[in-house]
Amino acid sequence: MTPVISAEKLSVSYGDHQVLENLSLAVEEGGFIGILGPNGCGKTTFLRTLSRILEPDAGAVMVEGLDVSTYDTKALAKILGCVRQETDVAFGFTVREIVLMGRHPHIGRLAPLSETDLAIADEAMRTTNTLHLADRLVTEVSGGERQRVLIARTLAQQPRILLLDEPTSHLDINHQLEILQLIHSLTPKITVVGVFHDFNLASYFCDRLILMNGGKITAAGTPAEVLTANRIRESFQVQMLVSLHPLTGKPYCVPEYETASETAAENGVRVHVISGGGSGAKLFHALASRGCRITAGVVAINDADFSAAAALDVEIITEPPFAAVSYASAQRLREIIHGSDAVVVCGMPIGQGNLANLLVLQDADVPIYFLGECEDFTGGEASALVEELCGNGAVQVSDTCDLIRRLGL
Ligand SMILES: Nc1ncnc2c1ncn2[C@@H]1O[C@H](COP(=O)(O)OP(=O)(O)OP(=O)(O)O)[C@@H](O)[C@H]1O
Repeated sequence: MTPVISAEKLSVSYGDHQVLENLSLAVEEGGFIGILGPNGCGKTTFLRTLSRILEPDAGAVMVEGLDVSTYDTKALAKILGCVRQETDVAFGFTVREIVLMGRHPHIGRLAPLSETDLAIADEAMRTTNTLHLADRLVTEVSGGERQRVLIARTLAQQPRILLLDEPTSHLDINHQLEILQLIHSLTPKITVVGVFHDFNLASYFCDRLILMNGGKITAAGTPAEVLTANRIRESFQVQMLVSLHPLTGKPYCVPEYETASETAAENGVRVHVISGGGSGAKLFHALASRGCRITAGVVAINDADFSAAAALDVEIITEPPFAAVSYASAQRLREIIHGSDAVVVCGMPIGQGNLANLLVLQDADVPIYFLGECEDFTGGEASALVEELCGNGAVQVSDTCDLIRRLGL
């Protein structure tokens, strides 16, 4: 298939400062391509070169099979629409006038606007939720509203290729989703290339992603191929947790957030944490940032608390998913608890899954804390054991701060 827009060995500079170097990309018709990359890596420069605002030092941009430099301005504007990063509009035009400017490529120089032009502009305002602003001065609407107006202007242009430079940077989350949903719905009738800073929006809406760094493309492919923790770390120097979104199956990324654990001075306090399903994550961070020596488990190796503890280099006693606690793990738990200053069991009520861990605590000679908001026992063996342990001096604590205080940290 012939690409609808392509960059062929593009090199672009501002004066002596070379920004893009030998960059090639072919975009197939109907796709939604997202460009990601750290600040200053050349994303905007690339988009501006694709839309002919900048002229390359070397290489070419091809639009629908022709060199972009050969198009006359109106012909190109009928094919290619661009929503730029800057949302400043110099003069006091009304929102409707701004959106109608998108019709210019379609009308003669002195020809009046037709009913069709007005209807197309109204439709563009309706779809971007700006019709109610039509008679307001564009200088007197909010940054987010102006961004939607500029998207409406480009939609009124009815391009076949849409280039978007951070199209939702000024929008609240509701409008971000609304606008991206709208742009997505335009594909595959039109082809979209957009610069994103939000990995998760790019992952959800784009078919393919391009990762740029230092004026080059360093990765290209599906969101799952491009958004890996290693690639993100290499490009952005940030450690991300990349998982599959539970509802969409697409990759989503959250920063791992550094705790002060790496720099915290060791305080000599050894705390063992028994938890599961994410109930221990907040405590791991609180203890690590105070310099405690933490151990954890027994926990299944696919458990959220396993990942949380592993990220902090905590020693974890593990079992395979759904496996019973083995004799060896129970023994190790006994040894660790014996050398600990305190044991914290997270998450109330304690489920049956932690029964084996609780049984080990029965003969432990160490302060035991049950951490959790809910103090109800739900019945069953685990609850009976919790009650028994509390009868023998274990303490229930409702929140992490309170626990930290009680541990003297
Ligand atoms: N008009 C200009 N004149 C000179 N240098 C420029 C100009 N515009 C951008 N640059 C430089 O070119 C490089 C790439 O800038 P560009 O705006 O393309 O990056 P970007 O990846 O879009 O960044 P951001 O994520 O911050 O928007 C940067 O070093 C920037 O300082």
